[in-house]
Amino acid sequence: MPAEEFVAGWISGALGLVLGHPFDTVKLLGFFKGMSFPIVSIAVVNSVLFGVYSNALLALTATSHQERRAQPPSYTHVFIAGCTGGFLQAYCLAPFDLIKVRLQNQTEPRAQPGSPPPRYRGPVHCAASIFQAEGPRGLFRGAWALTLRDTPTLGIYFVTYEWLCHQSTPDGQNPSSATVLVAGGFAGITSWVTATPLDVIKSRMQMAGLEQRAYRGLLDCVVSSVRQEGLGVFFRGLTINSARAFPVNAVTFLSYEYLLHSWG
Ligand SMILES: CN(C)C(=N)NCCC[C@H](N)C(=O)O
Repeated sequence: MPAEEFVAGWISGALGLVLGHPFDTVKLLGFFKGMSFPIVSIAVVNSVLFGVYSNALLALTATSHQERRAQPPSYTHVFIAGCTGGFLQAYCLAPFDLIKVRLQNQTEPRAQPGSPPPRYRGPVHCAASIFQAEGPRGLFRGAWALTLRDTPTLGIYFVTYEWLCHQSTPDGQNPSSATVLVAGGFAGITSWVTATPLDVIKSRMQMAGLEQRAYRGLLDCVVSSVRQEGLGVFFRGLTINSARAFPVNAVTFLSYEYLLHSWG
């Protein structure tokens, strides 16, 4: 199994998250301000996504990353490989994402004197507390919603990227850096626009353990959210998700392509 795609995915994920971090902290005002936790989590998850995607395409089309410009895979193969990467990354992401959502949703204690101390002191304390209170399965709360969110949307992500590169690149040539930036940025936006409804549901399910609010499952969460707040609930965070997605994914794809090209 070629490993360079995993390494390139790790580095490009780390670069993307540096750009995305200010958006992440604004998105849910709160406690989650450091960089070390996202570096180990998002970058590792991006490594799984790009590594699995590229190796799934290799299995489906028998072409390596370098051969794919001359022999482009079909969009069906790109979609299947993207969904495979999305499915596996969702499972790796689940505990990290849960910790992130829990930390981000804590009210800022230092802002209001006299208010109670935060429930979680940081990522490790948060993981240990969830483990103690809810058991190992507690760390995978919302994993189903995450899998449903990421499997099709990462298929869409890679299809959008490949399609946009193909539209503006002569056959057999590598896309220019400008094309990669624009295609990567729009791939990010398309994937987040389609992912936002399930992103909302996933975050609610992840918070349920903390807020003592019980959902009987994903469908129950969807139905009770719509009943209480209307259909608009599915579009919460759409603007910030999209604004974040363009620069993050433009840089992620540019650095990924650049690294694989230079390792050649
Ligand atoms: C759930 N969705 C839509 C995605 N994971 N899309 C791929 C983008 C990955 C990138 N690290 C980012 O955070 O934008």
